[in-house]
Amino acid sequence: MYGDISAKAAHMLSLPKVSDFFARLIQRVSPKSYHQACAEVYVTQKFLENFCGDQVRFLARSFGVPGNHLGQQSHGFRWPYGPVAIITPFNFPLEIPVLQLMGALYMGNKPVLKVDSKVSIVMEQMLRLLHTCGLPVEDVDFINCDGKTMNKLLQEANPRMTLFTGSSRVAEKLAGDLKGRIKLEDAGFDWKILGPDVDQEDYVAWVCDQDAYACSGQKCSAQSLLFMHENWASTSLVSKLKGLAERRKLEDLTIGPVLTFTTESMLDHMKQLLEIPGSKLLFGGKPLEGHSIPSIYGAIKPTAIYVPLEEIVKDKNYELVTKEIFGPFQIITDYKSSQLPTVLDTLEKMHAHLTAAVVSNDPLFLQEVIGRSVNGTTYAGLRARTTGAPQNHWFGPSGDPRGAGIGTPEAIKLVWSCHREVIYDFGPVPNRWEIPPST
Ligand SMILES: NC(=O)c1ccc[n+]([C@@H]2O[C@H](COP(=O)([O-])OP(=O)(O)OC[C@H]3O[C@@H](n4cnc5c(N)ncnc54)[C@H](O)[C@@H]3O)[C@@H](O)[C@H]2O)c1
Repeated sequence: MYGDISAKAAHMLSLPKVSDFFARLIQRVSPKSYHQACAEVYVTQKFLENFCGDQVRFLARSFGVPGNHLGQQSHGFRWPYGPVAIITPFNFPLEIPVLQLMGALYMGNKPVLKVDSKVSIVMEQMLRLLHTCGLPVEDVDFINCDGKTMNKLLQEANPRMTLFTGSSRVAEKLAGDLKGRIKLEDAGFDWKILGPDVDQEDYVAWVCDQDAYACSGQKCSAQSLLFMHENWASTSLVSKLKGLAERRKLEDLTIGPVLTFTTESMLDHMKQLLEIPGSKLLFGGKPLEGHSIPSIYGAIKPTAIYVPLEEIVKDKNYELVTKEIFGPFQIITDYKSSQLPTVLDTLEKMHAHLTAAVVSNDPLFLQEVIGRSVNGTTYAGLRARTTGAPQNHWFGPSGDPRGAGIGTPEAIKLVWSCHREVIYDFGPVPNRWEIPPST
């Protein structure tokens, strides 16, 4: 049934008037350009296509292992949890809830879904589309409420598993309240390392601009810390990046409002960073002008701040430098080949290991960095990026047993089902079997 529902929903989302409707609806509540909103609809549509026909059935493929005697065999099953909850943030109002909701349903669970209330109209409309495509209305509960109410609902209803996507602060609170029955997709302070082999400067600068500033930096995968090898530091990469960042404009939402930080709090953060010896403003650092964005939101120009590596590693600066600013804000630093171990230690100390990019085509360099880091979604190679994971890449943090994933069959199986082994043992009991001595 879910294969059929997915096929119909994928077809509907592929109709230009439907995809345009959802892209515009996303734009109304989550500030991003039309192109970025369309990409969200496109990924959702492709995901649904991936689980048409018998693909849902195959997700629950079991296996059998022969036993010790005739009639005995063990069967490993992917088993649903039953009652489950899904909590999703504001920044991907369609993609995150649809992918997680369908994953929960594909594996046989009964989910209650709560999307950030600022943006939940998108999912409300999508649920109506899914109902039209055959989703039984009683299969999903959809609740619109604030975080506190949801917290109470979870504690009282006691779902067997909750998937939380959002900030680390709320993630940690829920992990305690729900006694660990939770999987997390939490904050990302995502890094990119440019290796010693300089090539394709324009391309690399463009990817850096997209990674740091598309959706005004409000992607959990956004580039927050860029390490440039000294070979890159001596190119015009930063000035190219500056040029690209300055092309962004409010009119088409290639830069726009920040929903969870005010302008003042981002500029304050910048001031604190600029007090670190040797740090400097590379570009941005000013409020956006000529707009009517309410002051409870943030509006700043794409911003980059240089902080020397020697200062980043100091205990007194580390927390400040690696604080996630969910906006168009990044730290840039540089390193010499001899400082690579320091760079790697800096990464190791981070608490969230979500996405990363190692921009190099030098296999030994890649090996060194990948072998000593743990990020769940790591792009490696000259074209490496931190953002833009499509439905066919696992996306999720690593290095934490609570870490969830989204999108791929592996992610769905891991998050939305548990392993169950049934050992069939039909007999026959051997002829002339006698009760043995007690053991
Ligand atoms: N890892 C990922 O895949 C991923 C994806 C997107 C966003 N994020 C992260 O999400 C954050 C931004 O999103 P946000 O500001 O909406 O996050 P948030 O943690 O404030 O809110 C996320 C969701 O949790 C709800 N919520 C808040 N308090 C709650 C509580 N006590 N109990 C139950 N639910 C509660 C909110 O209403 C919302 O629906 C960033 O830190 C970003 O990195 C992570």
